[in-house]
Amino acid sequence: MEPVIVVEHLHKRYRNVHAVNDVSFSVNMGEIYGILGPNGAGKTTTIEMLEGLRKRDEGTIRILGLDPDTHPYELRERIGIQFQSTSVQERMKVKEALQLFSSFYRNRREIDPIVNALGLEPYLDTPFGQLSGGWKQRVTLALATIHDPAIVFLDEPSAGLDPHARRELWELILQLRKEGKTIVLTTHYMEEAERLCDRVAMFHKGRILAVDKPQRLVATWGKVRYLHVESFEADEQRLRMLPGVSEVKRDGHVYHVFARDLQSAALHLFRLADEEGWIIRSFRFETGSLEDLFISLVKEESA
Ligand SMILES: Nc1ncnc2c1ncn2[C@@H]1O[C@H](COP(=O)(O)OP(=O)(O)OP(=O)(O)O)[C@@H](O)[C@H]1O
Repeated sequence: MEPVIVVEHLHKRYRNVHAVNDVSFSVNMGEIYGILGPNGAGKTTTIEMLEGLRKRDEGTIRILGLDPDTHPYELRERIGIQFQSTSVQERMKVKEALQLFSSFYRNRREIDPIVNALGLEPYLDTPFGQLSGGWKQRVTLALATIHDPAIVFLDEPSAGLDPHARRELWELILQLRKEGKTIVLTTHYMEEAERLCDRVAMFHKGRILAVDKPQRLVATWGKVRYLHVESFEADEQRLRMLPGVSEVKRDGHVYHVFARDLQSAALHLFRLADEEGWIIRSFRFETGSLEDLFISLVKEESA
């Protein structure tokens, strides 16, 4: 696959903070690439260097083959940046904001298709400041994509949104990918990364700990592995005594059975349930979430 973003040995220091420390990665055309990490990990600094908004100290960046520091004007036409909602004037009507932003670009498009795609029609005459958080995010997404850019950068796109608005925003981001755009987003919501991203780079203290597809990261690095078992009849002590079981956690009639060899533990568990007449109401193999993995990677790095 063709990379549209290539970053090599990127560094950025602020006084005594090494905010971005030897970061290298590439993003392929048409993918949703997540930059994931806790507060202060260096996500915003990295994305803003890619956007050409901050100067790097060292390293190379190529966006569609161009260096954002030396070709800012060419790149401005081809990338879209979702700015924080505070960057739009409160009293400006949605239609006015769309018209204004559209006038910044050579590739001026009609605003109607984007209004339809994002369902903004009922709010065109509403002042930006009167919109809810979810609608403000829709408008800033429209402003970022009004010139039909090839690459869209989203910094914490769903911060502060309620779960419903967040899910709606995810659908819109997936729609952008369907249209063939490449999307780079920062997030500290693991669920967002799992649902949206084709690949994620896990940032911690200015470095990348791992890069891969979310599911593959969990499968390769995940340490949290247990059987999820739901049964009214099951007995915690008997579960603990099954061969190979290292730990059992109980929450009501739900048990998490930890074992190195989950398949063998499952076999013993079903035999025991059959002998004892326990009814298993639900059962699944749990290999942990991206969040579990992230916590364990951070612990490992600190150690
Ligand atoms: N302009 C600046 N001057 C000094 N230090 C800065 C500046 N911007 C960021 N930093 C520091 O650099 C480090 C990385 O910050 P950055 O904002 O890139 O992280 P982040 O992962 O985006 O975190 P958040 O999710 O909190 O925005 C932090 O320690 C931060 O305090």
